[in-house]
Amino acid sequence: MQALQQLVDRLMSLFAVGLGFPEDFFAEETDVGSPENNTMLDYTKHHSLEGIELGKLRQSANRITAHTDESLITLLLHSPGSVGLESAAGRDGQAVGSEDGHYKVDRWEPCPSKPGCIIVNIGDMLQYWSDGLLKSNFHRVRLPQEGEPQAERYTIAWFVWPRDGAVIQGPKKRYPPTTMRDFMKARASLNFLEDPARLSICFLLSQSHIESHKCTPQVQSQLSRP
Ligand SMILES: O=C(O)CCC(=O)C(=O)O
Ligand SMILES: [Fe+2]
Repeated sequence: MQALQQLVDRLMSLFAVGLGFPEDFFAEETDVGSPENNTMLDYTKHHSLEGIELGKLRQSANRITAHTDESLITLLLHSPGSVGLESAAGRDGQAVGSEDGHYKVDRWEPCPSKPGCIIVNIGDMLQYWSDGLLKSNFHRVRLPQEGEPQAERYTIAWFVWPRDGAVIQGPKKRYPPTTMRDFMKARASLNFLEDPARLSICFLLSQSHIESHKCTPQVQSQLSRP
């Protein structure tokens, strides 16, 4: 876990420099040693679909429906052979309110997991903090198709969040300053659901085929060990 945090520190310092902030700008905001820290480890098991007849659902239903992450960035680690993660372009200005609160994705790109690789998503808070320059990308996990592995799929997601008191505003001040909590309140209504008719199916699948465990306190105690 220390290694993950080192990677986060490196990535965030590169983003800081690229945006025109001091190199250590995000270091205090994302310090997992701080009691105000909100970074979270999320372990998810997608149950095996072997022997389950899903028919046409394979084409349309998802293991995780399309969304953007609220985080600054998210690091995704997958079990070998995981399939289904797909990404789409981010939504411009979404974090401060889109035209109608919805967004239609018309092209999904597969993001196959490769041995030894970590996938990094940009989240809504970094989009806001970068004046909309870095776009939080939509992503989803679709069901495995025929011929793809139907076995369990495991994901470890390291959601990097700023600390409680962080004031979020980009270097160009394109959006007004906000706190993490106010940002989350404003954002709550914005994550979209691709297709309401499909949603109930996705939801049922999610409920019965996913176990998720979030563990902030454990992570923090792990990290504070010498
Ligand atoms: O399981 C995955 O690959 C994606 C997980 C994800 O998007 C999330 O937990 O927010
Ligand atoms: Fe996500």
